[in-house]
Amino acid sequence: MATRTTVLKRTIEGLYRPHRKHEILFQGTFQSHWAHPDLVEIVKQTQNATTTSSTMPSAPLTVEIPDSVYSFSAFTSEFVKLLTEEIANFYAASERFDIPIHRPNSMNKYGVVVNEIGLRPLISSFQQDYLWPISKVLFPQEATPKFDGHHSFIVRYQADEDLGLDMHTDDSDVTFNVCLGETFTGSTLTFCGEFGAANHRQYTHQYHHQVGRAILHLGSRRHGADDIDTGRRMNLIVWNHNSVWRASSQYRELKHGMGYQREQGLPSKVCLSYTHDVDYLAYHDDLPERAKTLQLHPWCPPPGMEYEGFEDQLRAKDKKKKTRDPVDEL
Ligand SMILES: O=C(O)CCC(=O)C(=O)O
Ligand SMILES: [Fe+2]
Repeated sequence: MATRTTVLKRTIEGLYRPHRKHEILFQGTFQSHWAHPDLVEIVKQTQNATTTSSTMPSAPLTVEIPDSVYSFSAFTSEFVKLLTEEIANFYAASERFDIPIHRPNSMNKYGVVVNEIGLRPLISSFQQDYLWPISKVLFPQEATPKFDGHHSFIVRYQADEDLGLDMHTDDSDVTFNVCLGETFTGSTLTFCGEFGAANHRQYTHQYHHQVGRAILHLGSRRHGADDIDTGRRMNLIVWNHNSVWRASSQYRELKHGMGYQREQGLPSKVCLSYTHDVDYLAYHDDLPERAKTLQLHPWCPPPGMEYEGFEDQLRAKDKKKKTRDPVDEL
């Protein structure tokens, strides 16, 4: 029978254990001096807050857009340095000692699931002491009574790897996304509407990442990472989960499309998803190269929820295609 040690060794965490760089990150406590003073102040404000807007945390919390995407300075440069060094060390160890890397999701080929390398307790500590107190005030429905799980991972973009991320929603109740570096241009994050709302595919905001600064938003918010122009960007993402909310009938109804609203009008071009949207090619000449090998199952907008003029858009596209095809073949 396998002993605990041999089982551990076979996990990514076990394989990486002998090669760790900063043991302090693996002790399970997010130390208070790693939190940016602005974050400490926001958490303090939430302790007296109720869920009415007059008692919501104010500065140094920034409301990025009127409807619920918030940003704030999250980590000190000391913590950013510790974490980025650990991640770089893991990538190097993975290559040198053949430690497998599980990618965070099907859309990201170069990230790493930090929970699997032994950092789950650290993130849980940060979640309980910082993310939950803020989220329960900003997003009471999704964060009450508590967060009891998370999927936490690194995303990475650079010229010869993933350039960006298609428009999507997260399998998360509340998403925390903090930039860890490095130097880059482009790579903004574009926000559109809430899943199932009439404005689901209407542009609302473009966020510019800054190292150490985070955003907090509902997982059900449509967003996508715009292509990076130069350099490399690395972010830590925490998908916070609340099992009580997920077991509720309200959550299930939302997930199953009950209350899904008819789209209010033509979608914003920047909000279209090549993975999810049936009308993507009505607005773009082609799929991006990276999407051409994917098995896509577009579903949006669902039948009956299309905006006025949807069929005309698809027909106009088909007509354009017919006149263009012979030229393409030259
Ligand atoms: O690159 C980013 O800032 C966002 C990544 C993201 O939305 C995701 O991984 O779900
Ligand atoms: Fe996301």
